Amino acid sequence: MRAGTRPLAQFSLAHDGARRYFFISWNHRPGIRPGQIWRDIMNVQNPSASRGIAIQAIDLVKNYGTGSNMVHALRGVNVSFERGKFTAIMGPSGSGKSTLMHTLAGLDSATSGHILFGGADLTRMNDKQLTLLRRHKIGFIFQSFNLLPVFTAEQNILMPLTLAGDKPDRAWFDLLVETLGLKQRLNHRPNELSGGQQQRVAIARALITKPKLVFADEPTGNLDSVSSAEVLGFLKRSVNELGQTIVMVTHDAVAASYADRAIVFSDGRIVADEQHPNAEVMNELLMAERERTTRTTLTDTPADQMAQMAGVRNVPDLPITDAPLPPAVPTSGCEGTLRHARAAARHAR
Ligand SMILES: Nc1ncnc2c1ncn2[C@@H]1O[C@H](COP(=O)(O)OP(=O)(O)OP(=O)(O)O)[C@@H](O)[C@H]1O
Repeated sequence: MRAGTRPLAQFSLAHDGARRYFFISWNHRPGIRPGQIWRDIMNVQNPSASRGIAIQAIDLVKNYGTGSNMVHALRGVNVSFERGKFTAIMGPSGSGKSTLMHTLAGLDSATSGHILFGGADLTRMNDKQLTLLRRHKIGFIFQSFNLLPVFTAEQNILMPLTLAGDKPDRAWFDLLVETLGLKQRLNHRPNELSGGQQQRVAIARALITKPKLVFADEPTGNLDSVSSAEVLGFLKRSVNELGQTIVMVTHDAVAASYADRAIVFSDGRIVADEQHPNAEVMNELLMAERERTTRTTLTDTPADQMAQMAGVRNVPDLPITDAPLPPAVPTSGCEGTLRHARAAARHAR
């Protein structure tokens, strides 16, 4: 057949007993981007397979420490993440976002509750089962990329398969590399790549095993706005065109606006759940939550601690309590700071 008469694409069907796969082999023509064939090559061909729940947390509790030092990182969280959706998790620092993600991924154990994934309860799995699950079914993308410096981009991408002793699916590898724009960078080591390129390598590494679920922990935290947009665009495409399920922790409302849904955490609980989030709404929700958290912290803080926070010197010697200040307060050298402390204590009430 002459090159000019080759069909644009050739179709084939295969099945592995459990699922049917539909392939398109693409005959390259100038002007047609390889990204256009993503959805055609993806394994999720049965539309019902892309629906349903990917992972679900039921009454999930995670405490760190014991006694008076105990931190309640997750206070009975109930949440499910839909298959084929991109979900962002936001919330003030220390609200429990990373704990939720690490517990869902089996990286950290739950204090109580259940995590249902693929028909199994993760909280009942032993270490070996959890390792296998993370190796084959869950992908991770980290803020700091976590690439191995002595290996090339290609070796880093293939690392999960190398560790598992599995052979790479070369067609899938080529497609990822092509679509993520890494073809010319495969022999470079991480220190020879830009931040955006390193994160794209990390995304390819997370997707190479075709995991059912990908967790991304602030994947754009170390990137400039242009590289961030590029990386978020790829994540969105992997959801829309590959049927991937992504759960991403982010502090950035613009990053969250790429997601189909955003949940807001505060003090170990979900306080908002937005479909089709936009940056403005998410910023407002976060501001309100930060303000509420600050107010709660201040209100719960005794006046003497407030005085300390306000910078009063020699606090133990000063009669600063929740009660009104007595008239005979030593004033020399600390009048200004005492006024400051009094105002802070009033504010706390
Ligand atoms: N290993 C640990 N030991 C003790 N406390 C911990 C541990 N890991 C997390 N915490 C505490 O649990 C709470 C939730 O932490 P987590 O890291 O989940 O918050 P986060 O919302 O992800 O915060 P950030 O946005 O700052 O990363 C915090 O009070 C934190 O100090």
